[in-house]
Amino acid sequence: MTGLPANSGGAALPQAAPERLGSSDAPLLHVRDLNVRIPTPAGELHAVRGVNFDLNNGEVLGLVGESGSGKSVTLRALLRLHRAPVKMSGEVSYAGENLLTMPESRLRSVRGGQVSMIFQEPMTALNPVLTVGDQILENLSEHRGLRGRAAQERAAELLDLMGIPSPKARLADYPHQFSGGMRQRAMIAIALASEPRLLLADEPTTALDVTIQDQILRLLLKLRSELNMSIILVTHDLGVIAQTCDRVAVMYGGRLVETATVHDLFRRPLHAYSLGLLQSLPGAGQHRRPLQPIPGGPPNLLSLPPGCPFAPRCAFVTEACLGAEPPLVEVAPGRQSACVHFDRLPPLAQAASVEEVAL
Ligand SMILES: Nc1ncnc2c1ncn2[C@@H]1O[C@H](COP(=O)(O)OP(=O)(O)OP(=O)(O)O)[C@@H](O)[C@H]1O
Repeated sequence: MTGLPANSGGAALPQAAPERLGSSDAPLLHVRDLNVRIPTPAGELHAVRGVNFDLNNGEVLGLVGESGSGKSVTLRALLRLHRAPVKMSGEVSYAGENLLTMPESRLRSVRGGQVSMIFQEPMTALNPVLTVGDQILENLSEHRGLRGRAAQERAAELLDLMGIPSPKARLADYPHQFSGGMRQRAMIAIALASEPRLLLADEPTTALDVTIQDQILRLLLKLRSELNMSIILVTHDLGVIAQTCDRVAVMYGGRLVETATVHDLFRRPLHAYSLGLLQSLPGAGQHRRPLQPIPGGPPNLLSLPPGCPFAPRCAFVTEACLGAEPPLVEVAPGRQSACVHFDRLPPLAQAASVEEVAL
């Protein structure tokens, strides 16, 4: 018997686990001053600029921000997936060991076993010359010690959990015989086969239709509560964050600009950029409001302006925003913001409740 749950079907969404947020246990992941610099023909692109955060056991952290803000580069850096000439620095301490400096052999056993990653683009993770079944079996054997008939049954069960019809038969298929959505789900099945303690998920459900998306998000939450798995979920979809996460880190221009519990962020954002993101949501029901997209585009990471990188697009900008870049500091219990005007931001035009956005 493994700890993986049976298909969650249409059951109510498992609730977030706020009691874990204040846990005195040491964090599972402790990230300090993480930087990623990418050499490009136009100069060095500082894609991740001094990111700090902790992740507790069983916690789901959403990493949200516009395209190009550095979410994927951050996630890949956590597992030291960038190769030279890309430069990574800082500390990524997982269960007390620094993933950025541990020997390659040790890192290999952590990757795919205790820490799994699912990517936006499944073909980067699937091996085209191995059947889907063989790829699941490989993980079951290496990380769970399962072989033979028990492993075959478990592999079919995993595909079934992902909503893939005729799972036993489909184990013999190669990735190219699966549709795009099925490949995405097969990749998630492979990543979950090892029953990781930490799952790094980069837009895992973006390409899927809403029913399958919902099913997979429910499954991830079930795994979180049954296996005490921690998850970092990268997404640009605040609805997915509201539905899934305990805490959220908002990223802009390669830095975290706000961190808060999901409830606090949706109740009252404390960074002008987060406020802009929430105001660009349509809302629902009686709270339906006109879309207010954030004007302008993301900053050029090759030549950032001095001061707050959001200042050129910000409706609340003053002189105080234009000198040094504001640091991310604690502005209320459990809340951090890098906005000079965090305490002067207006409330959302119509309060966005988590429930409303998750609809
Ligand atoms: N291999 C690379 N070479 C050059 N620049 C890169 C490379 N990978 C990422 N970048 C740049 O780093 C910055 C951060 O990219 P990243 O993919 O992390 O953004 P993101 O927030 O995940 O966006 P998206 O939501 O579109 O995936 C962007 O400016 C991107 O163009």
